[in-house]
Amino acid sequence: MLDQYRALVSPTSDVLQVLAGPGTGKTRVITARVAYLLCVEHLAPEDIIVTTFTKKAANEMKRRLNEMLVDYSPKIQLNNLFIGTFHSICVRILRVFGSKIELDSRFKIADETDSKQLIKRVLQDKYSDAPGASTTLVVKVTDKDINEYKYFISACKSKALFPDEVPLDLTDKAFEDHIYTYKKYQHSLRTNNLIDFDDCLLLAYKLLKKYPTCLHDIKHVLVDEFQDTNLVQLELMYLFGLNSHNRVTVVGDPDQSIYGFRHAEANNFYRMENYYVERGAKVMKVQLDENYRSTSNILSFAETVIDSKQKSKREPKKLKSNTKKENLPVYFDAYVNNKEEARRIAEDVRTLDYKYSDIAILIRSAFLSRMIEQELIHANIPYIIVHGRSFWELREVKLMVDYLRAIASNVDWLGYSRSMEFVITGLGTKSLQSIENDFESRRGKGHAGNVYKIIKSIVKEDRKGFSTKAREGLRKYVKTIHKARHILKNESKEMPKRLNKMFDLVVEQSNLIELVCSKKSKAKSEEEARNDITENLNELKNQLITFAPAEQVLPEDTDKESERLSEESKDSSDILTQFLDSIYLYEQTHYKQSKENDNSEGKVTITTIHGAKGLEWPVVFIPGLADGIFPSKYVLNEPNSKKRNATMDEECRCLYVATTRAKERLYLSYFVEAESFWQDTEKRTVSSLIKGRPMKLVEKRKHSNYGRAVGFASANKKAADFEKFKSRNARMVVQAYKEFSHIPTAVPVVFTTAKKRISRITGLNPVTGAPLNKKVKRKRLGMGRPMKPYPLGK
Ligand SMILES: Nc1ncnc2c1ncn2[C@@H]1O[C@H](COP(=O)(O)OP(=O)(O)OP(=O)(O)O)[C@@H](O)[C@H]1O
Repeated sequence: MLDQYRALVSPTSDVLQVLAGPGTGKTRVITARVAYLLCVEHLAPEDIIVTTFTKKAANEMKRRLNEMLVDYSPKIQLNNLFIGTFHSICVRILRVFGSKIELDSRFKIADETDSKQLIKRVLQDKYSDAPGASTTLVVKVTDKDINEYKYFISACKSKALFPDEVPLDLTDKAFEDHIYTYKKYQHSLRTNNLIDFDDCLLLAYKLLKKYPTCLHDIKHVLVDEFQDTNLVQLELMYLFGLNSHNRVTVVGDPDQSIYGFRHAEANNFYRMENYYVERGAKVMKVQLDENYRSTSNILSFAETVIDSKQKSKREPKKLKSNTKKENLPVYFDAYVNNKEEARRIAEDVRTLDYKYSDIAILIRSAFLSRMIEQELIHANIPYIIVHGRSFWELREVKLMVDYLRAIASNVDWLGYSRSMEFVITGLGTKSLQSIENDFESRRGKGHAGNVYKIIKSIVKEDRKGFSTKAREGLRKYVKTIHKARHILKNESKEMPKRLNKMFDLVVEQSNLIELVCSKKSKAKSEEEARNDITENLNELKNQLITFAPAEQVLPEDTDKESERLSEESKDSSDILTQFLDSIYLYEQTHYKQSKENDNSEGKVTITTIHGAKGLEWPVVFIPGLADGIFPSKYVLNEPNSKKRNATMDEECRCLYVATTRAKERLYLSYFVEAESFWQDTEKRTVSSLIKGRPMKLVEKRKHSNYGRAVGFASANKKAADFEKFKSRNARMVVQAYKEFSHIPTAVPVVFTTAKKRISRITGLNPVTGAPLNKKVKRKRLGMGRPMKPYPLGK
């Protein structure tokens, strides 16, 4: 507590680094520090920049500040606080000052699909222009190529490097080729008036480096989750703080750095210290070592994992637990398969004396949720599942978003082309190409290409080269856009009503549900598919209608030209544009709820570990702790040992983050075989992240009513135990088979599994009793390809 207080009141003229472990109150300190700056140092809210890792964290901080300052007089306008993710803050800066670096303030943010489409185009042009390339054959660009170039470009941008600034190794031709692609990609973004996710930071960096006075009023900069900043974010932090004479506060924990795949650099703590010391600033460091969240058993387990498994150098931390809760052991279970694991978790959730909302299941990868969801539904337990971006990847959602982009802009060629291609029958590649050529040529003459006008003129002039069907489709398409815009402008109605009406109109006029339905997988019935699509579109509509636009204002700009531009850009900051920006800017998380009605018990949370950052629950389950899952097989199979070590360290930190979310009870588990994962018959071993020393700190649970759980005393004994389990299990299965064999079709799944198991153990055909032939035996023993379940009742 004393250390927290020291951090809170440390002189604001110094640079302050709060470097502390999980649950030590970093978020609490940074929030209180903002309140301190407002109430004691009397800074105005608009003089402070606060960066958080997610939009949710920004909202939570605002909520806590509101609570803290509720009785403070005179009332502080917290809406004016300049708070958000680095990306959202940079976009706001670019919208106002972007023209200084020749950026059209009406730019749109390119999403993943846009970026990939543009890179693909650049690569196609490059391959077909290459000497000796065929003039007739269309060059195939693979997803692997696109991803490789995309990764390279993103890596350069995260280091604040424009194409001309990437250090060129002349001996490496392949590298030159990457830089060339980067340059062309930037050009094509610009010609489409797009900036990609990384550009939000890179362009703001370019702007502020050249015109640092844009933020002349900023008097203090605070950065939360500093361990997950990359180099360009570090540079931005320096630039944000330039006019305030480096009044900067950062909080973070290097052990919780889990965004290396997005080029985050935990070393930024040291870089920042050197930077400020070189400039004569005083760097004040405060360590917090009292943990207010977890019991000491949980903390020792987490510390042992990271200390014994992480290869890179680290200062050992000794966190003291400050909770009065019973110090229960950390539990560990091993199961024969993921179904048993999920079933046991559901059983525990049901019987534990906690509200459902006190419980979280943290998974390393989203695919692990399927079995767990199934078992929770089976046990009638309400849950909420936090999906990352997967909702936004759904075909109907992407298409509707493309349509909304066309409504919001006249120049967004990618939004127009994708939505037209899908909804207009008879509009072939040639017709689309002709519209694009028109768009390109008009832009070439110095005007902004206007897709909307082009389509209107095609319809009006009955332009040749378009079939009657295509022209009719185009007519309907522009009419829908026109009507949708008209509805949005109707000021006599409230905005949510306008958005609702506009959304319904587009869905109806475009026939979107039927079109997507006709292209859905045949695995679902037509009715099921239609219901799913309707539900997803309703969810999107709900997100749009309830969207709250950012309220914070930019620090006042005295530059006359910028004032004028700011006025002009008001047009582009309408609600639809802001909503579309927000989809790409924030980790827009979509929450899927189970169908049950909510009650006072709340809902169990299922989330990925990355989605659990900064959160806490009394009870935490971490399933799937097996090699190949956590750590993933990509990490284990990485051939480059340096890269492998770095990614293994990141997996280790991931587990550290996951375990330290638990306040009172922590349950770890793994399974040997995966049921229902593709054709996966691999036998898994316990995760190397917990093998050895950390295992000594866990307690095996007794499974009196769970015959099928594998109770391993220690990781070393697991192989022998598994064999024992198999024969015990086989006996049970044989018994079950004998008892129920007269009703085979009633429970086909059980019997298919039973038959497989019996023949695996005995080497005999369970129906005829004859020895299995060599080929079948190999399959049963898991040596060949996985067997198909064979027909029952024979
Ligand atoms: N001084 C304090 N007294 C009582 N409880 C505290 C104190 N400081 C923090 N807490 C509580 O401890 C928990 C963790 O605090 P907080 O989320 O601020 O930690 P953190 O360091 O940001 O954690 P992490 O890095 O793991 O996200 C919260 O429930 C918070 O309310």
